[in-house]
Amino acid sequence: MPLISIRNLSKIFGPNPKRALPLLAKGLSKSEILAKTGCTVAINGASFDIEKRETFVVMGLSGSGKSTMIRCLNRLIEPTAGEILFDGKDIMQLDREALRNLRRYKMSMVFQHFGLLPHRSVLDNVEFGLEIGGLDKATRTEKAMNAIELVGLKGFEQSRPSELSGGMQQRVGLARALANDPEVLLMDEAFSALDPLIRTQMQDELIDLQARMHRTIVFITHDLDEALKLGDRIAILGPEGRVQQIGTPEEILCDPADDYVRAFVQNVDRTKVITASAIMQKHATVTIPKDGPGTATRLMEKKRTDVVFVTDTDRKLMGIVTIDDAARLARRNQRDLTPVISDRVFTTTPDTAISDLLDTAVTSRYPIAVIDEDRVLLGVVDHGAVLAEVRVGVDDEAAPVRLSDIENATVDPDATFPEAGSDQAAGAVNLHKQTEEAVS
Ligand SMILES: Nc1ncnc2c1ncn2[C@@H]1O[C@H](COP(=O)(O)OP(=O)(O)OP(=O)(O)O)[C@@H](O)[C@H]1O
Repeated sequence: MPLISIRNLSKIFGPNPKRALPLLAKGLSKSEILAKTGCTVAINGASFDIEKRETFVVMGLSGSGKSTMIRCLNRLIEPTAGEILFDGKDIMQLDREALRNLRRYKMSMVFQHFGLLPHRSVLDNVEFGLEIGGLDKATRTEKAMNAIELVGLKGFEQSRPSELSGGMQQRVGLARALANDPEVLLMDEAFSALDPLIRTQMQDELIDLQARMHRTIVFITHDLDEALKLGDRIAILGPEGRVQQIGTPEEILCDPADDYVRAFVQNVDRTKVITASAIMQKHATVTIPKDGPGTATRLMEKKRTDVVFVTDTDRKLMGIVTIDDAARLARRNQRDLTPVISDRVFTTTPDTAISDLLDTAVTSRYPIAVIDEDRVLLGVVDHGAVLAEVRVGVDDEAAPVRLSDIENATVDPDATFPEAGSDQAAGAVNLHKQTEEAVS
């Protein structure tokens, strides 16, 4: 079950907003409804789910309804129509007390302009919510100190907000939200007021923090790069208050739902966002040593591959065997693959961006094994697939791959590719030529 489900949510500001609902249903535009009723449509019939432990980004330009959306989730703004289920319960039905508890213990908000109390110390600011919640001093100090440590502010607990940089002040905001141990963090343009460098640093730290704390985060931003970097999934709000598309960063970049989203993403360098896991073949060719060389050659014939990844029975990657090695062993009728397993395997993690794989993929003859921290084989990235992704960018004028991405890709023109004359080989040579032309 999703943690939060939003069904047909609409918010209309102005006099007698319910009057505008039928017009919305008829498909009238925001400006038509404003002219007829004096009401402003902020959200128009949004429906989506937010899963536990995901970072869900709501992205849109100014006025698209992002702030309204995030404030509807905890009813700081009352929706005009629709349902919001939290853990299966309709929050529209909560009484004041239950709503207060929801805001205090289930969903904490981090604001763009930090919202700190200037005359209180960092510690007192972080303790503030706990104090209102009626916790005793010792417990709230302990919880606050844990949160302060989590966001890397240990040693600053007695400082005043004005003595801290913007990035540090927002850490205080984050610590204050985390001190309540909430299930959901609502982050409203939380990094938008920070300098670009600090902003990038805070994004990285949020990713790190989330890897450790596994909260559900709803993050609002007008910045597409920030959305692509932080979001497990992204909802894009359009100018009419409608959700234009919901998807992973890859889905939004590679398969925009409409012209609005397409225009939005056209200048993004996809190779920086699409990761190895998105293009790997999950059912990689695999054998285990005791199966012998016969198995390897048969697999190679069947799958038309010239390399086999060797794993143990737990799918832990041990090495690779090439078709030549396997054939030699088969001729000698040797059953044990161990002597020819090469550990010169190119490996990568699933979240490596394709642009970072390019060099290895183009210069190496072998596919790249995608492994997790325990060297468990997750799949295989074929260099043809990497090149195909890059070519999409090269061929598509709307989304050029930046030269800096391919400059370093050294291509050996004499390299032999698995199927000479195939798309893969042509791709490599094209890329080589383009690189040369571009450099000269
Ligand atoms: N209290 C209000 N009264 C009337 N109209 C409002 C109110 N709050 C928001 N709106 C209107 O609702 C629409 C959505 O506003 P909202 O602030 O949610 O957008 P946003 O995407 O968060 O924009 P920004 O990034 O500029 O904050 C806008 O047209 C805005 O003018």
